[in-house]
Amino acid sequence: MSAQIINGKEIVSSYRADIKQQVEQLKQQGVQPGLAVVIVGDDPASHVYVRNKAKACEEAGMHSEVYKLPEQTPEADVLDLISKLNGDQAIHGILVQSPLPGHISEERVVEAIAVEKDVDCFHPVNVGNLMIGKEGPAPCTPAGVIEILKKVGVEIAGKHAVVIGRSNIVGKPMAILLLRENATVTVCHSRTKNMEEITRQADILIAAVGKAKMINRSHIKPGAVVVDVGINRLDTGKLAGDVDFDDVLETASYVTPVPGCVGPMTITILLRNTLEAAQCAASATS
Ligand SMILES: NC(=O)C1=CN([C@@H]2O[C@H](COP(=O)(O)OP(=O)(O)OC[C@H]3O[C@@H](n4cnc5c(N)ncnc54)[C@H](OP(=O)(O)O)[C@@H]3O)[C@@H](O)[C@H]2O)C=CC1
Ligand SMILES: Nc1nc(=O)c2c([nH]1)NC[C@@H]1CN(c3ccc(C(=O)N[C@@H](CCC(=O)O)C(=O)O)cc3)C=[N+]21
Repeated sequence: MSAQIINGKEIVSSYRADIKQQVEQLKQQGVQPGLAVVIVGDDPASHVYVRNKAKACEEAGMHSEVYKLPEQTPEADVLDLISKLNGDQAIHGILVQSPLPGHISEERVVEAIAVEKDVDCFHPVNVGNLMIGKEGPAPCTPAGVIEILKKVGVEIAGKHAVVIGRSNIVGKPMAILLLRENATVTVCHSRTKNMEEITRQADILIAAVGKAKMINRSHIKPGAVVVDVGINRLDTGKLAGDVDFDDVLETASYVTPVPGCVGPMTITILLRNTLEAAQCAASATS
């Protein structure tokens, strides 16, 4: 058996075409969705992601603003900028790229973002709503993974899904969304013992660890669906996921490539969240 490689480009382009059409409709009502991305410091990888986000916005017909602040920017200045963006009617979504420099509190920054403009779903109110199943923005990467599974036709309900990683940005919200889809969910992390024994029970395995090619055929059962969230830059300059792609090809039933699947889908959900925030703002004023 050879795994089917999930065609992220195809999935992403059909979603983005749909988003673009909805943006066009909203513009006809006089509202152009707008996203502000704030980046502090000069981490080269973060700059690539921010550029990709701004480009995707423009391609979808949205307005985008990027605020590049120097590494030494005081926290108070970042908070002032957020406060200004909170009050700016042209902006419906605000994303502050993480990580932030050590002298700035991620918590204070995230809590300063207006709940209705939090397109990352990082604000505690939105995280709480997610937890209890109330409506709200979707966490971009985990929601992108669910969309990919659905698009490919992978059944989630009743399946054993194993998530490796428990960060607030990927692992934890991923587990919640899988639970919402009625999977039986196990979360592994750096203190998990005998991890292979657990991952080998997975019908659906989601790797979000941040360790290049750590997951190989010994971690998966034949026929498992393997989703690779990891984005790791190798010394050669190339990107690699957390999954040893070539090694699992013969064992998995489906596998997502890195680059070209979860990353671009993350940005697609960000666009969708920004569009929905703009639709909400438009219906509140009409
Ligand atoms: N495609 C996309 O859009 C995105 C991709 N990413 C990528 O996903 C990966 C994970 O990101 P993120 O969640 O932010 O990373 P974090 O570093 O915040 O979290 C990593 C998680 O992996 C766990 N872990 C570390 N080592 C092991 C191990 N040996 N065995 C089992 N678990 C382990 C950690 O456990 P513990 O909690 O015990 O420390 C932690 O929960 C990265 O490669 C990142 O670049 C991230 C965001 C978006
Ligand atoms: N507030 C905040 N929200 C985030 O959503 C957020 C963040 N901070 N900090 C960093 C992580 C990482 N992340 C990625 C998004 C897209 C790609 C992406 O498009 N990747 C391309 C390749 C890009 C490249 O060439 O480097 C791909 O996988 O095909 C990658 C990573 C969002 N994050």
